[in-house]
Amino acid sequence: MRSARAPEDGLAPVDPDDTGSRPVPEATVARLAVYLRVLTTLLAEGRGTVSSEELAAAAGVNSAKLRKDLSLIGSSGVRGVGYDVSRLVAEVEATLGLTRPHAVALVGVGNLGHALAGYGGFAQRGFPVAALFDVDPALVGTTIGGVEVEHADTIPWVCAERGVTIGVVATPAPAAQQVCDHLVTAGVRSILNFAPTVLAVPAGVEVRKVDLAVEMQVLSFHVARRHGTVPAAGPTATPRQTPREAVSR
Ligand SMILES: NC(=O)c1ccc[n+]([C@@H]2O[C@H](COP(=O)([O-])OP(=O)(O)OC[C@H]3O[C@@H](n4cnc5c(N)ncnc54)[C@H](O)[C@@H]3O)[C@@H](O)[C@H]2O)c1
Repeated sequence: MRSARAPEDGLAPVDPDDTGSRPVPEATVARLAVYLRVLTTLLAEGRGTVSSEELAAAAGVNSAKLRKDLSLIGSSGVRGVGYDVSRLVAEVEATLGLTRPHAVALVGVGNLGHALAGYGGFAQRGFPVAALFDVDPALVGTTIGGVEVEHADTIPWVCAERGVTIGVVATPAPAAQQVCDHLVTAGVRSILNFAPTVLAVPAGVEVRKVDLAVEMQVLSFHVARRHGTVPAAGPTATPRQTPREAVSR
């Protein structure tokens, strides 16, 4: 087993099963998911084409970055016309591996897990919740969003039987590794971990950690930076001295 970590060069293969394909930077992958959300809305509204400027504005990026991201996946717009929305949706979906079905198993249906399990948006975007697990006898046998909560001991065969491809871990940290191991035994190769712990997984298994507190800390950093209360980052930055420090040195 090895510890989960991001690829050191920040690049992700276009298709995890196809190591020969051209790598796409992780940051681009994240933006592609945002472009897809906007494009899906445009498609539902019956739009045939979209300009790079409009798509970029709706996704919150600049249009040069958007054009570069899309050129990395081989998509190019027509000057004066823009991008064909349905073709671009298909190209982004293919890059994100969304052309094959994904079934999601969620483990730990407490406060967080219950909210996630009841959210219909995952199914709408191609990630139906196929299985729910917990160990609490008060929860096992109950139904959330039409899916019955089963005992976590059954993870290996239930997930294998339902073809689960993505596992979501929403248990307390001490239980997370064992839950992860059960998911891996069932053949799950993609794990989204909410528990505040680092999961060890074998090669070929991808773990993404979600930590809202980290996101808030990053926001806090940017706010502090805008207000000039933190020094500029970088090797040449010198810490600011308080008047007391300045005097005592
Ligand atoms: N990443 C984030 O931003 C974020 C935000 C909130 C909570 N969390 C984390 O998510 C996890 C869940 O938080 P919560 O508030 O829902 O906790 P909770 O206590 O309400 O729910 C945890 C659930 O996990 C179940 N559980 C315990 N051991 C289990 C096992 N071995 N197998 C299956 N289920 C098991 C419990 O019975 C309970 O229902 C915690 O680790 C918490 O720290 C992360």
